[in-house]
Amino acid sequence: MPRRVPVVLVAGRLGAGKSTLVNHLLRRADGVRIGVVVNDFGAIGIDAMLVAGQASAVTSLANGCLCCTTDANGLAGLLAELTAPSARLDLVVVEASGLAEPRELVRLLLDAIGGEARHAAYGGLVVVVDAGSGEHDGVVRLADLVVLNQVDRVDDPAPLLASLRAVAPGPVLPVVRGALDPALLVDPPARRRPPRSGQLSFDALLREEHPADEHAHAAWDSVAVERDAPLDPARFAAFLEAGPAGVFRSKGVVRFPGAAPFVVQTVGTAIRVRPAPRSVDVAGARLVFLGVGLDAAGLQAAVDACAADPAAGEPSLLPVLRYEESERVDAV
Ligand SMILES: Nc1nc2c(ncn2[C@@H]2O[C@H](COP(=O)(O)OP(=O)(O)OP(=O)(O)O)[C@@H](O)[C@H]2O)c(=O)[nH]1
Repeated sequence: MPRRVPVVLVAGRLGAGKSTLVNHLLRRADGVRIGVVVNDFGAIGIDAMLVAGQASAVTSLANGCLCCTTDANGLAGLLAELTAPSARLDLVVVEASGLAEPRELVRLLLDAIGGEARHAAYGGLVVVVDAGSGEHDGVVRLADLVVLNQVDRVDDPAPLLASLRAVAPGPVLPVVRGALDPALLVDPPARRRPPRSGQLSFDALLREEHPADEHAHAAWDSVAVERDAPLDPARFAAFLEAGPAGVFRSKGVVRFPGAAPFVVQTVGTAIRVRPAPRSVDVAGARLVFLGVGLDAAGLQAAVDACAADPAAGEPSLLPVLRYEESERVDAV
């Protein structure tokens, strides 16, 4: 099965708390092997990093994570190295400060994924906002996830939260000291292992509802949706493209009339589809949505509304197949 490593971009104004958030991810890695790309090690303040060996361009940390420095020119090559199977990382986090503007950074990442970093996947643009500043800028309109940090510095974060939620296309998560749970960004390895039968079961997907970082998890939700009849490809693609409210990422298995099941994964409005392994079967859809303030009944109703019309024959798969990822990573 193709194995792609999500690359998450972390952006935000000076002092918003990007390095604090990255440090938190490293401290709470809990078996998730994270590769961090920064401009210089100083910015990340290697406190939690338990550095093994001498700092160089790539520093191995005692918890299996890696810390690397580069500039924008070296980013694609470094991402190719970090996401290669030999690096055995689960997640790569790029801290934007000084590397490039967020929009430019997203473009660099997508170019790298389409080019030399063939094992990388788009993991989302996370924009950190300092609640203490009382303001935000246009970058939040690009964010797949807004982390409203430093909420301890304000009496009432509600007005800023409301104004962010009005403009941000994805969820907004209020936190203190960058306390973002890595499980929101990537599946924890222990729970990602296939069950003994070797099948990707719905139970396996659901087990991810209970990540280790329970405190941080209190801030976000996972919602499972099931449907026992096939979906219409055009309706389902339109549902994913619209970006269901509050959802940061989703994954699951879906069947369309007359076709074998597909595995579907989304981050923001970035959609990836591939044929499901032969061992996986589903009558309709089994999906898990991860995000903030999710409406479980609303998500179930929205998936139900994607039902295929049995009288309409076999619909074209094109609306879904245009998101099919290449299989070239299978070769490794
Ligand atoms: N009170 C409070 N302080 C915080 C919080 N998060 C970060 N800080 C402090 O805010 C300052 C800036 O945090 P950083 O993580 O360095 O911010 P940054 O976005 O990486 O900054 P640059 O790299 O300079 O752009 C540091 O002194 C942090 O200790 C928080 O939630 N609450």
